[in-house]
Amino acid sequence: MENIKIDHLDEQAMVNAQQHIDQLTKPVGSLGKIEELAIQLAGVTRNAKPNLQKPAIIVFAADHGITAEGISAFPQEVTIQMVANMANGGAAINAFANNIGADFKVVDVGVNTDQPMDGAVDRKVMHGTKNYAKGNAMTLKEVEQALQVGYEETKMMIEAGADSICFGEVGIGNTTVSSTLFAAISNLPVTHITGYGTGISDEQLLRKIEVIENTLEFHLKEPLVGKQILAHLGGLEIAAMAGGMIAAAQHHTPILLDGLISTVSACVAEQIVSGVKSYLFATHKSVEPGHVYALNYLQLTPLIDLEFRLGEGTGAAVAYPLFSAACHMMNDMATFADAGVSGKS
Ligand SMILES: Cc1cc2ncn([C@H]3O[C@H](COP(=O)(O)O)[C@@H](O)[C@H]3O)c2cc1C
Ligand SMILES: O=C(O)c1cccnc1
Repeated sequence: MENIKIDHLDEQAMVNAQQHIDQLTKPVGSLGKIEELAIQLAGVTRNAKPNLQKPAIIVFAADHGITAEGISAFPQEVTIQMVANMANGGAAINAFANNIGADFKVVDVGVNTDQPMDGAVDRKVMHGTKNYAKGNAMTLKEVEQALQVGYEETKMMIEAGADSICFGEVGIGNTTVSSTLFAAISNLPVTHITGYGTGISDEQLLRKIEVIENTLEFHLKEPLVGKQILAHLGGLEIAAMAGGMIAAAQHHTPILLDGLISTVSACVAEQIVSGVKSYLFATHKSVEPGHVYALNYLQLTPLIDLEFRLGEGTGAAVAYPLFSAACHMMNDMATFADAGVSGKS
């Protein structure tokens, strides 16, 4: 995975896109961030008139041993139950996938069950990570397997025609894991980047912060990067999302980030293979306080703030119509010359 080379964005396509936008029948710059979006899409897709047609959503599911520390409002079995719900089309992400006509799949990369889960793709690496309050979450080999699952499953969607990918996840406890990983990456104070997740009490939040601070002290004897950071602090679905983002960047496919967890996965992906960063799109701003810090770390600004705090890829999926609007602007609008509209006097 580390040997993968990511191309730079296509600068010429971006220059051409900018020139085209400036000839369209509107005052220069008047479509603000949609114009910026179109230009980045041109660079990513290597097409001066980007024309996204087939969105896909991939959700990676896994469990976390750290739930034994009482850091979530919900029990671990909710992960399994939500995977089943997604496979049956009943989760929020299914509703939003329907809203945009996206291909959807949920991939079990490490859910803690032996039960077969009809409708989910079975790529289980292990039955959830180990509790990283007590040792490493997983081995380097398990990290590599999870990265590979993400890489392969994403590549398959691209080969089947997906031309943009929303990355989502489900895994009880994964806001704790993401805040821990991001604290290790950024050195920011844990109190700034830790939040209520699924809705814990103020008292539980203090406990969550304490767990994160203690685990960092335990693991950060020396600075950790890339795959090592995942082995220590975990997240099979986080590793899989990172692998998936590497595949998307390699295949010039826009990566629609969701909330805290997918954005932290992107931070890890960039550590493993540099250059992924240029292919990332920040869609929404999550209520989780760590999210905006993680976006800042990647120098990204979210398009919308709908006060979501769910994950699953929901923020990315609801923001997708802005991406198709940018493409329609590029392909449907007339230029001043075409339409016979007078330019600025
Ligand atoms: C019913 C339900 C559906 C979800 N869908 C996503 N999450 C989100 O919440 C969990 C992370 O929050 P925490 O770290 O506080 O456990 C993950 O499963 C995430 O995907 C859900 C959570 C619940 C309860
Ligand atoms: O920001 C997120 O993605 C998020 C927030 C709360 C719970 N699950 C996910």
